[in-house]
Amino acid sequence: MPTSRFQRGDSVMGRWPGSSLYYEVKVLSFDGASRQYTVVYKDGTELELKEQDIMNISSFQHRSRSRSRSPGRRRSRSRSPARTTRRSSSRSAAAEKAPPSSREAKPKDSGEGCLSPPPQVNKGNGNSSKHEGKDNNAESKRSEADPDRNQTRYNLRRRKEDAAPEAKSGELQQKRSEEVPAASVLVPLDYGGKIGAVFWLLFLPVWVLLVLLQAGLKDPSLTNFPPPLPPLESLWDPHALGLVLLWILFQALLYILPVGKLSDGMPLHSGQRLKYRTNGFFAAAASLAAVAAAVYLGADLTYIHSHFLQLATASFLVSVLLSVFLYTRSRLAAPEELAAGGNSGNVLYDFFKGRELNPRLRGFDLKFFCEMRPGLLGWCLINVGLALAEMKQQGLPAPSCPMVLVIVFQLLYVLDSLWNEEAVLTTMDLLHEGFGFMLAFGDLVWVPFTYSLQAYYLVGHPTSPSTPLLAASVGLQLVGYYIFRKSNSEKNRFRRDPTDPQLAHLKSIPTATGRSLLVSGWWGVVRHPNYLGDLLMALAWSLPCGLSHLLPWHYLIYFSALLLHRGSRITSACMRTYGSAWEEYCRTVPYRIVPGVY
Ligand SMILES: NC(=O)c1ccc[n+]([C@@H]2O[C@H](COP(=O)([O-])OP(=O)(O)OC[C@H]3O[C@@H](n4cnc5c(N)ncnc54)[C@H](OP(=O)(O)O)[C@@H]3O)[C@@H](O)[C@H]2O)c1
Ligand SMILES: CC(C)CCC[C@@H](C)[C@H]1CC[C@H]2C3=C(CC[C@]12C)[C@@]1(C)CC[C@H](O)C(C)(C)[C@@H]1CC3
Repeated sequence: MPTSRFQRGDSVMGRWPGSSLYYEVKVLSFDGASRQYTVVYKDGTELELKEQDIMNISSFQHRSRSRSRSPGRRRSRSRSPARTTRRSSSRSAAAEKAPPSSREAKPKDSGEGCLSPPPQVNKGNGNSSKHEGKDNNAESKRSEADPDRNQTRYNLRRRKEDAAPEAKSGELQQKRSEEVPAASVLVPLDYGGKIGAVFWLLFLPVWVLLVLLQAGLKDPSLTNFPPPLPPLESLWDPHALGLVLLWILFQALLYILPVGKLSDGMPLHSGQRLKYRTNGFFAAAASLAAVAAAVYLGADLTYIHSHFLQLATASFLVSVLLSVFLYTRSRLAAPEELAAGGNSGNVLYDFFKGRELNPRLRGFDLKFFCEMRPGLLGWCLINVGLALAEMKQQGLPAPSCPMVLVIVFQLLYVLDSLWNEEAVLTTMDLLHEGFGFMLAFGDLVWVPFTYSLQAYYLVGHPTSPSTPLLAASVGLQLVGYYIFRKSNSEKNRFRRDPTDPQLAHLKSIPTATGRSLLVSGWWGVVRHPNYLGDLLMALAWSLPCGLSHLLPWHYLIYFSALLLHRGSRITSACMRTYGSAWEEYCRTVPYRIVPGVY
């Protein structure tokens, strides 16, 4: 190999085709004409790589630190991702259970085997496969018949002695769980970076205050924005804080009760699977009983309306204290416990975005609890209080028709989340997001106090929507809910058990991580079918409030922006993780949310 940078036998880092992940490989030969190296992975997989996909090991070593503190989180050298690529059929459970994506990895603390180099972050393209919207099951079957077929997609050659039979998949899975370290992918800063984080930290609380004050105006037209600010001390009410704390503690008590199912989370990059108590529906029923008992004993739920700002302020204080606690404890966490992108080194950015992936107090999962319980159930309780306030304020014998529609639709949404609580364990926040101010504030303040804006608006602004408008609202809610539930459940089921017979009709694309991507069914219509359903429901919640003001449309506007942003974050993250397989998915399913439009 006269003109090659590396010699036969050299240990180097080779980029996995189509991704930004680098694995340690040994050089076998160099072809000067094509300028390609033939390299071998530690597990014996041989692969031809372009010269530019080979890097010196020393460029990685400055980031190869590990200070694991628990054996379950230890790292060691990786095998090649081809371990799972061999599993050409997307129906392979073992492959599907392979360690989760590189997005859970952290910069600066990578293990030795699978890394992302400093200069090439997010350039996961390269060898994109030729597959374009073909029948993947057929493809998978052909691959099984001809083992080289799938491999040639990635230009793979496997040593005969290493071709472990599929029957060993359980053993293989176990080994992978123990041995594969997280990939270290440098995640670009999000939300406008460091300046953006400062902006959001200040803007979000102020925005909630302004919007709530605006909703309390007799005429909440845009021309009256911003509303006059009340004296700051009027926002503080220790009684309101006591009630907020009582509610959160009551929810925490319900969460820890040994009632209901213990569900498995998705495998962490250590291979470990956390357990989650998914007794959300029980918590909803117990909360209903407790609130009914309180009302029976004389509690006046219209207090929620008359002290809306004070309750929101108290929740805000709790969310700030919680965020400070989360940030402080994350400083003591092992690097393995941090979320990708949660360790930028900038205090404010990390405080905002959240550092630790799964902060737990003993078995109590703070992120899961906050996302699913006090805020969501608090939102329903607030809605009930607002419906009673509407009756009181407008002298009605029963809540108005728009109010009934809004609170029934939203109650259905929340109860559905709690009934299907396990499905939340395969969503982006649970899988990849650190728990910091953004989620703490989002869960405890933003969700209960801005998602109830339609009901809050209706208390002081009676509307009489036409029957067709109300009918459209009901139709949108039903269609939206159907799409939302079916698509979320389909993905959750597939991620949990890709061999599930109920999914046998679905096609999927295998990826180098071992997990596959659904490419038919709901996930073959658009790339975010669950967002489509969610957005239709959001529309249904605003329509009954009429078109006179923007306020009841606040949720739809914010939510559209949030989902567009989330969609693009998922795209970049999946591009980093799945590389050419994701590109293939995007080619096969070109539309993101609305078929034929976007
Ligand atoms: N009401 C609200 O305020 C609100 C706010 C945000 C979200 N939501 C709702 O929450 C739900 C979850 O949303 P999310 O943002 O977490 O997104 P999601 O679509 O549930 O999760 C995204 C993840 O799904 C996996 N995935 C993507 N495409 C796939 C495919 N074709 N086959 C298999 N797996 C695939 C990927 O993870 P892996 O490959 O790593 O498994 C991806 O990172 C949605 O219904 C959304 O509408 C509601
Ligand atoms: C502007 C910021 C404060 C944004 C904060 C974002 C959070 C409010 C959301 C991020 C993920 C969201 C989410 C739900 C609620 C809102 C978020 C926490 C969710 C619990 C709503 C019910 C759904 O059925 C769901 C369980 C799928 C959903 C999960 C994601």
